[in-house]
Amino acid sequence: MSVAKVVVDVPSSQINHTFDYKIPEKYEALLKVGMRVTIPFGPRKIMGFVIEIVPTSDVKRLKEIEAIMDITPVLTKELLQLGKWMADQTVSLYIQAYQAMLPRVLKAKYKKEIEKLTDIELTASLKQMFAGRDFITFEEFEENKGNYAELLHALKEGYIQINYIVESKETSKKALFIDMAKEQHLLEEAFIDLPKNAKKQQEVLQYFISNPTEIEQKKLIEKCKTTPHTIQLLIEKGLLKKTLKKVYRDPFANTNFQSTTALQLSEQQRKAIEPIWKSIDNNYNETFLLHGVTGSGKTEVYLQSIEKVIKLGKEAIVLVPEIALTPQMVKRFKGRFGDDVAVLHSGLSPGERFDEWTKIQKKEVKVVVGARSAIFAPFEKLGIIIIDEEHETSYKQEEQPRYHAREIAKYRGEYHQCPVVLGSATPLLESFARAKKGVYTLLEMTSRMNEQQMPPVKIIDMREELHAGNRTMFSRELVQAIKNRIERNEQVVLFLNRRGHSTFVMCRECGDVVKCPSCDIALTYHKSSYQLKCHYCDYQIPMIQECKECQSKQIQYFGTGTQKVEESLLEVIPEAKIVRMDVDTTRRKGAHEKLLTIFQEKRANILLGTQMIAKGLDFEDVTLVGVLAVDSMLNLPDFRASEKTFQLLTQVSGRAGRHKLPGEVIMQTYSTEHYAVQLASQYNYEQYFLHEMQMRKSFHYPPYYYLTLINVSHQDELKVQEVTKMISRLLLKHLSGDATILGPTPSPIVRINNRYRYQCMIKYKDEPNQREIIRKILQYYHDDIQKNNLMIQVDFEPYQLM
Ligand SMILES: Nc1ncnc2c1ncn2[C@@H]1O[C@H](COP(=O)(O)OP(=O)(O)OP(=O)(O)O)[C@@H](O)[C@H]1O
Ligand SMILES: [Zn+2]
Ligand SMILES: [Zn+2]
Repeated sequence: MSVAKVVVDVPSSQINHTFDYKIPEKYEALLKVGMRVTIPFGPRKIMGFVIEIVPTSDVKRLKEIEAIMDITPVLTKELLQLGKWMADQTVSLYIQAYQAMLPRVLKAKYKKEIEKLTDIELTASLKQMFAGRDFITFEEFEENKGNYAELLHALKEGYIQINYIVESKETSKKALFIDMAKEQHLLEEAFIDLPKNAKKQQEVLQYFISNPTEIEQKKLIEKCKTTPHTIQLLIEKGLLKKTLKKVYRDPFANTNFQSTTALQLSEQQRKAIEPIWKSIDNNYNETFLLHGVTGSGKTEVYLQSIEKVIKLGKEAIVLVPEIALTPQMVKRFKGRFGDDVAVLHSGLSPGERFDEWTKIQKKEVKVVVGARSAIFAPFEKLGIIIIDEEHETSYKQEEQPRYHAREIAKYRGEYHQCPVVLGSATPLLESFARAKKGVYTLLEMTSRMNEQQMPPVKIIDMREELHAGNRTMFSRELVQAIKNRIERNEQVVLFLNRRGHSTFVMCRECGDVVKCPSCDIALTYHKSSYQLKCHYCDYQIPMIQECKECQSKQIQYFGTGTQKVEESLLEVIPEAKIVRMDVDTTRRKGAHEKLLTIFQEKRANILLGTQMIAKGLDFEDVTLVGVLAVDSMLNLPDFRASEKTFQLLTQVSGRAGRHKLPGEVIMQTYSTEHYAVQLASQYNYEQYFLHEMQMRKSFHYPPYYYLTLINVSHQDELKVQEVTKMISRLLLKHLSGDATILGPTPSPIVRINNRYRYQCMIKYKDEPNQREIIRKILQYYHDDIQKNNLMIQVDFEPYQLM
């Protein structure tokens, strides 16, 4: 007898362990760890992951596994082990951890199909099963009582393969296709018979005469600059016909990836890459921090590191922030490694994602380029893991399991004994501190590839603009600079911070922002109670009427959308052609790419956008970058506000003057003297690092202290307050005396979807028992969570403090 230990798909902390199931004899040879099975659980049949196979069980009356869902494991041994570790680290359930590692469609229904790859070697019974066909469904195999051992053998030998067919709604899109209804020479005859003035119909017909194949109606309209009406007329004449067909979308189908070869490395690139090569060659796990200014050629270092890995027969994972995963970025990898590259990002439909994932699982590719979850790519011979823009907060998952891709990368790097490369022009403070301490190996690239200076930055004081009578959001200098660029046929990038969820108040006369005396965090304006509140501790004061520094009554709260900026800009510069990129204009699939193409082809001279345009873009004629309101980043209620501002300013500035033309940057702010603004304008990362570390030290923030954020929510505000208070009390009682508990306090967004939100935060240096205590607290509230809609979220080392 064999017994499978199974993690079952029940989201409850009381079920968070494995259950034993007997493996039916027919599955004995086939079932492997890492496969999913269906099992009876209480009255239901549910899904589970097989974690371990053992000879016996202590359980008296074992139930049997009902069916297997996979024929090849979906999780490798490494990933099974990693999932367990990840669940423990993030205080999540095992089932959540495993599901987070797999493409979403694997949760949905799909069909398994067996494909015959050769005729000769198959056993008689398998041959009979196929009965001359190339494909049979797995169900058919099961129904006809196929022999699993034979199947497995054929699979191992490569005589057959298993295909997973996903038919979710999202994957199948229908499109109208137009084709000829008659033979070519008949169309030619019809062409002559068309009335002389039917020019449009002639054009369409002419198209088919020279291209006698079916074409999507949309494309036909584009190609012939025609209308559906014209096509309809030809259909009515019986010359053309239309059909509705299913198409699978490939986001890069129309992109031609020109192949590239390795560039001659510059001196500084060579210096940076050699230690990485050494670590690859020696099979040695080491974490590198590649600190290279924007445009210094980090990507080429990545590419040539990967090249080495591939030569050794190994595989590579490259993580890129979601918003930087543009066709431009993909092109650089596909251009170098062609079909060896799989791309994983949320812009793909679930079906496409699954296809890319399958390529990795089947080892048909050697490189995966993707956003956060690509870190779980089921490679088994990893040779390098690269995280580009390592400071980006999107590498942290903001739902259970709240993992950070960097930590997963380190785990896998150690497992495979391969290097992990973290790259950035503005490394996260924690990372640079680790590099300074020698935990990471620091690699530096300090100059740009084009040997140009970084573009000079001018800081414009918006208080002076106001005093000079300019009440618009554009300084006179910026307007002039934009006009110059338009005249010279050069291009401009205008950056506006994504509108924060909360609003801070600022004096427009002197720029003073009201802050919490003990947290150094901007207070948030609460409209309903007319108060200013600190979202770390519970400090609060009534909304101010006048500035305490200069007594001015010009008090404003901040937050302007990009659409409003676009309108105002057109009032000031009517000749501007603006491409606006924000959440609204890029919601539709492919919109992102389309807008960038417009800008690329110089059909617009200004690219106006939010965070989305700060990264990775590389346009030859961009010579001016303008940052509209530095202050809205600087004053988010987040202890990282200054760091994030510095990073963003550096990133955006890096978009100018990347090629031959020199660039210039203009930053508008009310806080001209703030160190993040000043030092970003000088591109002085090192100095910024030292200054910020001082601040963190005095206010007890990371990396000197760690944080854990606990967020409680429920429809009943009283209940939320009571639970949060209780949790704070329990933590205080059980944690060591060195830990501080901040709160309870309302969260920055107090109510979402009619649920009230309160939080408390642990600040600590070393609390080895923390996770255990928190697990117990969650256990204590188990019934409330299961039956009463209470939510308790725990975030270790949080990045989002909203
Ligand atoms: N060895 C090289 N020889 C010639 N050109 C190079 C070399 N390395 C990089 N480049 C070119 O220099 C430019 C900047 O490089 P790249 O975009 O890789 O920099 P980066 O450090 O990744 O920048 P960012 O952080 O701003 O994205 C690119 O156009 C790239 O093709
Ligand atoms: Zn003032
Ligand atoms: Zn405070």
